[in-house]
Amino acid sequence: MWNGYVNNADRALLKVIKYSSPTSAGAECIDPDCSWVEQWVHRAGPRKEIYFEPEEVKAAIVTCGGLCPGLNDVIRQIVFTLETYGVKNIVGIPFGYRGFFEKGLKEMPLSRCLVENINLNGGSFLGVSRGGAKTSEIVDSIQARRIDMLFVLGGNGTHAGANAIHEECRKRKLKVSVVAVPKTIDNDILLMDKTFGFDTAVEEAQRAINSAYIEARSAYHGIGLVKLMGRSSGFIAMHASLSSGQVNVCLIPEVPFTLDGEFGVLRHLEHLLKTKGFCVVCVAEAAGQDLLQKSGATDASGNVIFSDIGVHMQQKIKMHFKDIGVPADVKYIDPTYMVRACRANASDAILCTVLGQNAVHGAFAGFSGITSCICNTHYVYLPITEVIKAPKRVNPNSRMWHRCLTSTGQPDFH
Ligand SMILES: Nc1ncnc2c1ncn2[C@@H]1O[C@H](COP(=O)(O)OP(=O)(O)OP(=O)(O)O)[C@@H](O)[C@H]1O
Ligand SMILES: O=P(O)(O)OC[C@H]1O[C@](O)(CO)[C@@H](O)[C@@H]1O
Ligand SMILES: [Mg+2]
Repeated sequence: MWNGYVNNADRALLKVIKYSSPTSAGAECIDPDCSWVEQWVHRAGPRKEIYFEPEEVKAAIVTCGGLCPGLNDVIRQIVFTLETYGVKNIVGIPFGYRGFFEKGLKEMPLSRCLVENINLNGGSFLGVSRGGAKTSEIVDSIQARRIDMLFVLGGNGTHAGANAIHEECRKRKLKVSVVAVPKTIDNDILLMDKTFGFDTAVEEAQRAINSAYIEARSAYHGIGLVKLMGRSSGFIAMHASLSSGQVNVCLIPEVPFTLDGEFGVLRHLEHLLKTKGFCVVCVAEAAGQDLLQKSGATDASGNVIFSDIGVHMQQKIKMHFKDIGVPADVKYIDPTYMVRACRANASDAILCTVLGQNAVHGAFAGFSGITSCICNTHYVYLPITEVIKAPKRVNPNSRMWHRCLTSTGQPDFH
């Protein structure tokens, strides 16, 4: 009876831990009594019955937001899978949502032959952009181009855009399937195990930490300082600190800290120089923003541009040790774009392959307004509306953050 297809009624369980009490580490309770409510989500994969006639389909792919390792892997797998279904008309929309309305930007015909090797490089074969998304204009363009399936690769902003496009298509009664694939090195999208690109970013970030460690270790009273990305969450900083094992202080936006005073970071650095002779600090870009003057600036998508905590800390550390008359050799590393522009590592490449293939299966199954992701190690489709409710952040009560604290040995900084 086995036929290899996923049944439309197949489900994966969304929450797999039953917390006995709201005081359990990382507890997320569905109600104040922490009672167990099962929640099931659609399993991803190919269906026996498909909603579109492949020969008649025009499919488009667009990549939005910042760069992320694995974008090319996903584009490539979407094209491969579409061709396997028999789709002949596949196009890439250049430079994010901008490609839908900016005059002079032409859609790019895509084929297996053209995208065969794009995974060997980082970046996006189609180009990316921020800002400028006008839903009605984008849907006008989708209508004019007669697109039936739109695959949108991006982070939370892109997902909000994809959902708006999906809603507008429904309003106009267009039979367009809008399927997203969550991309972001920040890993800040709700409900999923991880977004593609995150693993690779952590691996690259670890190299920067290792360099900081070597510099600090080799200097007299060396202090290595590394600033890592993460718009509103400290996942990269926490995971890179954990994986490297070379970080003595990890600072993330979810956990406030002070620099000065008896319990401040600077006093702890003094202690580390005294006891170890050197130390390594890893700070997430959104950490400690309350210590800085707000830049007030936003990027083209309306995202807040942070004040530079890395440069601020570098200056504060130098000044502090000068003031107390203790020599300190501060080496600051900001590997920002090096972390994002690299090619996907092996684990991300596999994740991208599965998510890209499942995105196409989801569109053929007739879904729209969904995202293709991994949840509790199972591949599923989630409604976009559920994953964009808020950015995912590190839970300071989670076991993972406490593991990080155990590993660094840092105290509370207040
Ligand atoms: N609420 C929204 N509704 C419609 N479109 C949006 C919304 N938020 C962002 N967008 C559009 O989505 C695109 C990408 O958004 P953004 O620059 O925030 O990146 P992102 O998808 O969050 O990825 P990254 O992780 O790189 O920040 C932009 O073109 C932006 O205009
Ligand atoms: O490409 P830009 O606009 O410099 O974006 C930087 C932001 O993009 C990300 O890399 C991904 O959201 C963030 O970590 C960072 O704050
Ligand atoms: Mg974003």
